Amino acid sequence: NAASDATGSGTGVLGKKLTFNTTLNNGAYVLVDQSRGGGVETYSANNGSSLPGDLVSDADNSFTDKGQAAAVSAHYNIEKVYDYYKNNFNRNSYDNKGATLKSTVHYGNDYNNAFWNGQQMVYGDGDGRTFIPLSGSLDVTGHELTHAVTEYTAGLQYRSQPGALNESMSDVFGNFIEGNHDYLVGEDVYTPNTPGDALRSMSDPTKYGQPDNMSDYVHTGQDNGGVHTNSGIPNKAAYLTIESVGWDKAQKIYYRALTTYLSPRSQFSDARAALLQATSDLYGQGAEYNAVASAWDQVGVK
Ligand SMILES: CC(C)[C@H](Cc1cn(Cc2ccc(C(=O)O)cc2)nn1)C(=O)N[C@@H](CCCCN)C(=O)O
Ligand SMILES: [Zn+2]
Repeated sequence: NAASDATGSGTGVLGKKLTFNTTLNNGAYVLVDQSRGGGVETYSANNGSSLPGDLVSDADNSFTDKGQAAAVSAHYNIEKVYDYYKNNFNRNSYDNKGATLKSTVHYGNDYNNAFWNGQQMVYGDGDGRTFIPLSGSLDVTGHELTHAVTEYTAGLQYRSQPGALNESMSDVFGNFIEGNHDYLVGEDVYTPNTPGDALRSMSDPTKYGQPDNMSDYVHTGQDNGGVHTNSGIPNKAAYLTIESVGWDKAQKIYYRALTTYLSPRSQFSDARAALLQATSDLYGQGAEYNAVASAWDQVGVK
């Protein structure tokens, strides 16, 4: 906790007044939270594509300009994502060694996406029709940071079945972090003129064109072997598991499987085994164990 820690406030993407940690630096307040691990730092690419861009700053520590909303949401949401992993699993950032959490907003022009580039999180502003600034969604920021956690733990390769598991872990923990049990991905920032829709649904993947059973696995060369499509299968299994064993036990089972049993080339069947092993470790081979087995049976993965 550096001495220069300050408490800033501002307006987020969804119009909420948020407070967060800032740092006084050369007479201006910057979006640097030195209280969490190696820090949470939020930058702007100023609609360019060079990263990380410039630290977002404000003279009076009140980040209320419209142009600051994406940064305010990113900074605030990543503080919450850091706290989720620290408070629930005592994990200190994605590497468990206090790596600095860097986010860049205002990436590109009307950029309808968000991603983890191996070093940092990057958020587009959206075009205002398909997306509003994507850092406004806690499940999206949780999704992106979980890619980093996966990289430093299971290391699931980003293609075919391991890649779909990688994607699913990001959707699953994005939902745990958001905590509203809607099993949706990106709903807060997707199509502002169409309430209630989302990019993906874990409870009904088929609603947005994803398979929810191994019998419908999509073999394609697109998107690294359909990682954002075939993630519907493990996502559905996660939904069924959470509904059976409950939110708290499911979180512990998934975290233990991700950090202890999954590995770079794990296939869906290996994920079933990893989750069963994690369940057995934590809760024995009773109701929870049978629920996990049943979930994967229902999506056609033995
Ligand atoms: C997290 C989530 C909100 C985000 C959503 C997303 C956005 N897009 C592009 C996109 C653009 C337009 C539409 C449309 O309906 O018109 C839909 C999707 N595809 N996926 C997403 O899933 N991003 C990928 C980005 C991957 C980049 C390649 N590594 C990821 O983090 O896995
Ligand atoms: Zn992803």
